[in-house]
Amino acid sequence: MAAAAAALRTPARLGLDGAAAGEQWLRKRQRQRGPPAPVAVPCRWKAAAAAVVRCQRAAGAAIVEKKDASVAAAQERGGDGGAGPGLTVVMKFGGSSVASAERMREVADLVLSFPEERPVVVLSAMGKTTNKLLVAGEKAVSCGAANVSELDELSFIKELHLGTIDQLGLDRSIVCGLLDELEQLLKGIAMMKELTLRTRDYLVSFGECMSTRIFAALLNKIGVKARQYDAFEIGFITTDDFTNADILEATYPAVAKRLHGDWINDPAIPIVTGFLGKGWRSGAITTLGRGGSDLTATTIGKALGLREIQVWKDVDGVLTCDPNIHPKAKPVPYLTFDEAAELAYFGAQVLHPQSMRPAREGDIPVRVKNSYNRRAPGTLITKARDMSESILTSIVLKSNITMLDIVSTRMLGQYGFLAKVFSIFEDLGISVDCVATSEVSISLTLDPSKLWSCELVQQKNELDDVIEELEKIAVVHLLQNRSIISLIGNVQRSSLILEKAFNVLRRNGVNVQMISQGASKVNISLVVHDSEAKQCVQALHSAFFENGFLSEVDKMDVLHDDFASHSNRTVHSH
Ligand SMILES: Nc1ncnc2c1ncn2[C@@H]1O[C@H](COP(=O)(O)OP(=O)(O)O)[C@@H](O)[C@H]1O
Ligand SMILES: N[C@@H](CC(=O)OP(=O)(O)O)C(=O)O
Repeated sequence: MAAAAAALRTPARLGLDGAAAGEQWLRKRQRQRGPPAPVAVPCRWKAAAAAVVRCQRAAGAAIVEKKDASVAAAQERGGDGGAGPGLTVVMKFGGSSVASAERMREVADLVLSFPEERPVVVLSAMGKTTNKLLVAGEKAVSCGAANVSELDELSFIKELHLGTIDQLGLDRSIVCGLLDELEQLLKGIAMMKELTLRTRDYLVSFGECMSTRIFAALLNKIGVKARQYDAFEIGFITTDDFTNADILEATYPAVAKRLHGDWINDPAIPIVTGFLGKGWRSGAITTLGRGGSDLTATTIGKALGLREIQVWKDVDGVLTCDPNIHPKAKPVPYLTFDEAAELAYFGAQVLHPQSMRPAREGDIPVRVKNSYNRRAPGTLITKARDMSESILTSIVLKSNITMLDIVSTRMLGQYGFLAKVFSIFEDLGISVDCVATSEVSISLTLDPSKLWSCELVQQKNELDDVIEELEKIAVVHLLQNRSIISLIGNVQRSSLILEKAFNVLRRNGVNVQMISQGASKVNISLVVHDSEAKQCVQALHSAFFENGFLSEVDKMDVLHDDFASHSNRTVHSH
């Protein structure tokens, strides 16, 4: 431990003087004002001060004893609930947060502006690297091995990463090996004229492997000890569902053991690749589905029993709707895990659909923040929140949905019919989003993200199989180009939400083709035609969030309560 502390006190560039100055300043400041506040640290000492604070804590100087059982349990797993010498928070930065050298510097500064924290950092690939890798892979299938080196996407990826390294004054060798391996892989794809899902995952893994190496090197260069980890090497064990793998339970103890063990032996900020895992049967690299770094972060949060999970994005938190659909979208200050999960599942790109699960299981708050606007309060997601005033929280749009109307030919009884329909989907491994049933018919929508992997094997074939099977027991209508508009909110107030929503839709001449209210009690879904969907979301947003409707409802509620208590009194007096 003493050796580790010494290593932290003599950072590469700041040297002993910088660290000593930082320590002196920190002591003086603590005498004057108590514990350090993030924004008040003078720039030139910030790194040194942060290193010193970490060093002091690593040496056990700032351990606060807590006898609370949950904290003790968390410590056992490696975290400390903010009390002991372990790691305290996860900070996940998405691709847009680390898109360039300037952004990497900014994020390093942001991490160090919380000297009271001992973070695990999770990073996505830089900018649009994942998309570029996928396009490079698709092109490699048909471009011929000799032409791989000339692929625009490969040149872009090389320039982005090497350029970033040069601008940050780092050593190119940190990614050269990976870039060579990437080119070899693309040549392999070109030779085989085939891009399997398994290869696809190996291909996209280069993005996170490079961004984390660059960021760890940057922190080490500015004098803050950091250690890079590939998630697939430290216990992220998943199913072998390439491109959409699920985290397996064994991941939690394995990751806790590795990250906590390393931290205790030799404290250094862990910088972990988001999005990636290792298939438990195949041993090959897997990915957790697009946007999967959020899930990496919440998994680490639960594994280590950390105090908080922070996901830093390019927006001021979870917004009332997608800002690309409606620029007047505004931040939602509080959400429950259920609301956030529903929102993500029904298409809000801001969070990975599965990412709330570990946070909910570990009861660890998730904070969604803006790395471009640190002062914005963001969104705090917790197990429960005060719903008394809540009506509608957010509107989510999922487009390009396929809807099936299935009407029984009455060959089977009602129970048999429903069971048969769902067993067909189960057999074909296709997941269903929304369902509405009557005695002899079912309308349902299919989840396009689950069909994502089918793009390569032609989505159409898969649907043809479904229809062929269903037609043995029903008349089937396939309706494509539909959208699900999900109204996430307090479904205890569903009559109010539906009344308002249908008024708006009627005024806009929109015909709703299906309605479904989830058992989770936070979501009402409406299916409309794709061509009307965007305009519907805008109209609904303006009705619910922009015209004082919610505060009007509050007033109406007061009147209603007054009326109810008055009529109760009247009844009693009779
Ligand atoms: N309801 C919503 N709230 C916030 N952002 C949303 C919402 N719906 C869609 N988005 C989009 O999600 C983006 C952030 O998610 P993502 O790109 O995955 O972030 P990152 O890559 O930084 O993790 C925003 O830039 C915004 O365009
Ligand atoms: N890089 C991966 C994983 C990820 O989570 O990215 P982001 O955090 O930028 O959404 C993707 O693009 O899907």
